[in-house]
Amino acid sequence: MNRTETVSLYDRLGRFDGITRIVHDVMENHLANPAIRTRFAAARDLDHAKKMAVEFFCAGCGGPEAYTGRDLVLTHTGMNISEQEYMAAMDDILAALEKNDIDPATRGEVTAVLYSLKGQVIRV
Ligand code: HEM
Repeated sequence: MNRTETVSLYDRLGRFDGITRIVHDVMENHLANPAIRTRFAAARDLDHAKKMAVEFFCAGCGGPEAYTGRDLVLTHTGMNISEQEYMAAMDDILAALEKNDIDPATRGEVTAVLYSLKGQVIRV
């Protein structure tokens, strides 16, 4: 039986608790990443942004949580995020997934989902 085909993405990421740990690590990586750290250091309320990112992730991969945050385009409008910054953020997310022992196939699925959202965050 192929585990990646039968267990939901939400389960493979460790449900709410696992996703919360991953998002926490992603934010730590962002704040240490010279390519994008000023973006997050300047954010109005990082704890709120993290909470919203957890909800977004959970809801987006099949969990029961509802996303109560702002629309993605609206959130990133006016930031003028570049392709390079987008790639830097993706690297941080992949590193956090590896740190949390998420298997390569699942890491690939998350990457594909995030890539599909690229147009909603870059240069909006
Ligand atoms: C597909 C990629 C991305 C997704 C899914 C995403 C998702 C989100 C979500 C859900 C929030 C919280 C919205 C809310 O507070 O209601 C957020 C906030 C934020 N994002 Fe993104 N994001 C992405 C890429 C990026 C990139 C590449 C950057 C910059 C390098 C970035 C910078 C920010 C900042 C600075 C905030 C906090 C805004 C504030 O509250 O002041 N995001 N993002």
